[in-house]
Amino acid sequence: MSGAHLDEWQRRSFDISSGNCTPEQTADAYRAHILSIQYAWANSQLSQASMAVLFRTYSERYANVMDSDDPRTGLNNYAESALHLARSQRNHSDKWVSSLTMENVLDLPCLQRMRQAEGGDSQVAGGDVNICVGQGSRGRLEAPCKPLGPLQPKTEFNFTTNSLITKITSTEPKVSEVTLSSSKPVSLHQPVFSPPPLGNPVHAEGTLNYHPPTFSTSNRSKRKNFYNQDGGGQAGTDSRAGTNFKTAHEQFIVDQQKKHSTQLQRGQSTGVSATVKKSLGANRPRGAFSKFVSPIQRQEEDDGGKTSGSNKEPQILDERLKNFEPKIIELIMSEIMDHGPPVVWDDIAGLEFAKTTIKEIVVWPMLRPDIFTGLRGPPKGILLFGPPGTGKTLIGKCIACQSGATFFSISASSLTSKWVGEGEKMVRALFSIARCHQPAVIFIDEIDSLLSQRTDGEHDSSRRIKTEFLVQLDGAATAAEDRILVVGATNRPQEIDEAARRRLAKRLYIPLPEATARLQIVTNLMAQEKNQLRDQELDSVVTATQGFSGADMTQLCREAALGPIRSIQFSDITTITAEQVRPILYSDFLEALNTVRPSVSSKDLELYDEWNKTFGCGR
Ligand SMILES: Nc1ncnc2c1ncn2[C@@H]1O[C@H](COP(=O)(O)OP(=O)(O)OP(=O)(O)O)[C@@H](O)[C@H]1O
Ligand SMILES: [Mg+2]
Repeated sequence: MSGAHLDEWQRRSFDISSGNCTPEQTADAYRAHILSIQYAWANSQLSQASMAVLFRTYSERYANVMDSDDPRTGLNNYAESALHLARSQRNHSDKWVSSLTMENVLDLPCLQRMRQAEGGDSQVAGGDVNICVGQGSRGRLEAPCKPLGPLQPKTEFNFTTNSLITKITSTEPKVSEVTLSSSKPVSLHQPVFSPPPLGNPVHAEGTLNYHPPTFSTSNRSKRKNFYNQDGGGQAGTDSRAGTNFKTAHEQFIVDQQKKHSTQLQRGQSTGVSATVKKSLGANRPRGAFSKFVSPIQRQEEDDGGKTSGSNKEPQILDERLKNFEPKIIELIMSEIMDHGPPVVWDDIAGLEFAKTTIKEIVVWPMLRPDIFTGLRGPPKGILLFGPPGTGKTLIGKCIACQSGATFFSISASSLTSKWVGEGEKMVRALFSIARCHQPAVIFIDEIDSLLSQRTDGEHDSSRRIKTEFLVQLDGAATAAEDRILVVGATNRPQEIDEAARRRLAKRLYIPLPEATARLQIVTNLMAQEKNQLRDQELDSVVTATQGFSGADMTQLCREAALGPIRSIQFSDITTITAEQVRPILYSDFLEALNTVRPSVSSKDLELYDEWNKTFGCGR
């Protein structure tokens, strides 16, 4: 060893042997000796053998100091302190002793402030509180109570390991919740909610309930409170008697039972069927347990509605419709029944014979069914045939408005379906509904497409529809008491099946408008517009429109009406007022006549005339 090291070594050895050193100083000196020996050996100042002897010697001496229990010579009290700390650590086998005492709690500044705010007392006297401090593990600890007297106001303490929840009920049912933590600042939440009875085994006024630290009882209490608010009367029946806690499943069952009983009560008081409303599914209850509600009203509901006398339309409830699918009935009711703009007889120019005949057949029998009986009974089918645009559909609309009958306006496309068998059902349903709506008019426009002559090559489904239609027409014709009129319109009368032709007994030719009719059409239309047409000019227009149909006349007037607009400069079109537009002149008609041509050829007219002479009922 070097000289300096040797000196130091000797000094320490002297200190140790002097007997004046404390055990801590002795231990430190021996530790320094050991380090010096290791250092000298590392620097080759000591041999291996010498180092080993010296290291063992001083290590033993150091150990003697460290391990000795004698406080004058040893340091084993360090271990005692360490063991003491270790013993203070809780584990599952230890009994837990809370370091929280009642005094600690009551001395907390926040509690004092709260007490002051509630009652004006700055201190809670020890004798003012009943404290039950439990001594148990894993569960509510109820315990030898230390009577401290009644609290003003009532106080309930719920303690957990990490938090202390204090609920103070004042004379108003208000609860303050204080959460206290040993490591965190105290927080005060106030107010929370009125405390319902928690159902704890011991729940006296001013009772300190100690909850073990391993589960959160505050959440559980709140959950109980939630169910208590609902009245929760089921608690007494289960194993948790005394508490109102329910699992989510139990609560669901209770809710379902309540809902069911409410519906039953409603049904008993008002009649379930009476409250059934037609719904397209938008209002049906949702959810996994709600029954599917078809958007189409079911037949049972229809029947139920009928017996209960609801204000639904009676035709739906008719016994005769019970064999039809509701969707077909709904389709016919909603899509086929016509509600067009009103048309009066005067809107139809000319056609006096046709109008008079239709009034005889349709309107009067509808008004006086008692007179039109027996032989005077009206025909059950009318066929309006003639060139296109002569007013056949217009007559149908007029019948709808003027007859007072229920008007069904259908087209062939309404009765055909891609589903096999649906078309016949539609036809049957149509006539059944019409029977329920008497007096009724079924207007079939373009009837030739529905009742064209049957051929060998045609599709089975269209053939079945025709057959069904003929059967229904026959039934309508033979049932004297039924007031159903079928009105067909076509511009291809020669294509109609002969059986259908026979059933449409009154076949009325609707010809091209004569001069007077054309004049009436122009006059009617020009009356609605600003014009300066003199009578001679009108006559000239009528003469120039020989062979025009009613539709052609309407088109001519439209073109003439655009004349004043076309005369306006393009730059003025955005600024000009309606009053500044000039009136319609004769020149506009002359201009229009250059572009509008008759749509019916004379050859076609010959065919109509011929067919009329053969099958028509006109004069
Ligand atoms: N006699 C008429 N009186 C007044 N306007 C008529 C007359 N005939 C036709 N019109 C006019 O022509 C338009 C077409 O008439 P409508 O649809 O009734 O003809 P249609 O005979 O049914 O033709 P289609 O055979 O092509 O179906 C009507 O909206 C109306 O403006
Ligand atoms: Mg038509």
